[in-house]
Amino acid sequence: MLEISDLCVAIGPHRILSVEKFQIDPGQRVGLVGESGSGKTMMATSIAGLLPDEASVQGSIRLDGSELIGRSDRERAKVRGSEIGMIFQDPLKALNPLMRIGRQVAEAVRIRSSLTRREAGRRVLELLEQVQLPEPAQLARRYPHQLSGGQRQRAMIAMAIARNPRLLIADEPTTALDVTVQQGILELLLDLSRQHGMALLFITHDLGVVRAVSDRIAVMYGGRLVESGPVREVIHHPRHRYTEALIAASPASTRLTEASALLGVPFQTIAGTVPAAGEFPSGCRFRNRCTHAVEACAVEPAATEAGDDHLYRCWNPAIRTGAEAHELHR
Ligand SMILES: Nc1ncnc2c1ncn2[C@@H]1O[C@H](COP(=O)(O)OP(=O)(O)OP(=O)(O)O)[C@@H](O)[C@H]1O
Repeated sequence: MLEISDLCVAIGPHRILSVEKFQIDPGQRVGLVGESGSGKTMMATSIAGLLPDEASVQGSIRLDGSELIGRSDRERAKVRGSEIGMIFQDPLKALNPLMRIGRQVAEAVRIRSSLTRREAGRRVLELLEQVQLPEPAQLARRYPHQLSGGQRQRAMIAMAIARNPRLLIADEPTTALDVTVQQGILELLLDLSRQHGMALLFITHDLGVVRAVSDRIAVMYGGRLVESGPVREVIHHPRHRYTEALIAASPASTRLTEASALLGVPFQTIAGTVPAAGEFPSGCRFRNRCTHAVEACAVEPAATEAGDDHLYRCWNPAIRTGAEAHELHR
């Protein structure tokens, strides 16, 4: 669906992005990772046609075979509304603080559409419901500052999917949110992608997030796309030293996500009293599947004290990779 070849973006004399080959198939979810300044946002804005005016671009970005490079701003905006949606890290910056949420979503709905005001109003409520915002009719009348961070991001997602794009680019959409809210947004994006066959380009620093939402990983380093491939393949056989370092540095929660993907069971978040180290938590749904892990059960986050009342996650600290988890559970 999206095919990039020999893309080169420069600002003044500085080449800031160089991508030999990259593609996204219909409905595919790709996680784009890389350290700060590695060019992830430049890659996203190149695809969305939102590069700064001073940028010079060479190469090719094709959407369904049709070339996007060289098209006018107006034509790119058209593609952006209907074929490619985009959400950003900070929804407060992207939303108009003086306009009610419903009106902002309605604007996204009505761009180049023949819907009447009433039809657009119905579609707004439908979208707010689709992104699982509570009491859509009331929420539509609120201003952005009257919503929580997670609700604002959901409103942004509603705007981005208003015209059923085939590709949604999410540039660190959960970085500014706390962990429990992050989880909800990730689940929503996954659901929307699955339900509508919408491809997802998900930009993040967090390998755990990539593993949770993506089929493929693409790794950026120093403005270059250094490797890409199916999640498992890249994690188990990284070819670039930066990818290796990224995997080694990923926290236990990331390994947990990988292990659960391999085992075909989600890691479990349990509400209750955190057990002492070595104790198997009561109420674990996977108890019978984790006999080997019982001895070494630990909890996350590590800061949580045994005996505390918390949300916690089970994990065996002896397991360092998904392959080890698989071996242990066989
Ligand atoms: N408008 C601009 N003018 C000049 N250079 C820019 C501009 N925007 C970005 N850059 C440079 O391009 C490079 C890539 O930036 P980019 O924002 O794509 O990185 P990133 O991987 O998204 O980083 P982060 O994770 O911190 O958001 C950086 O070296 C940055 O300084």
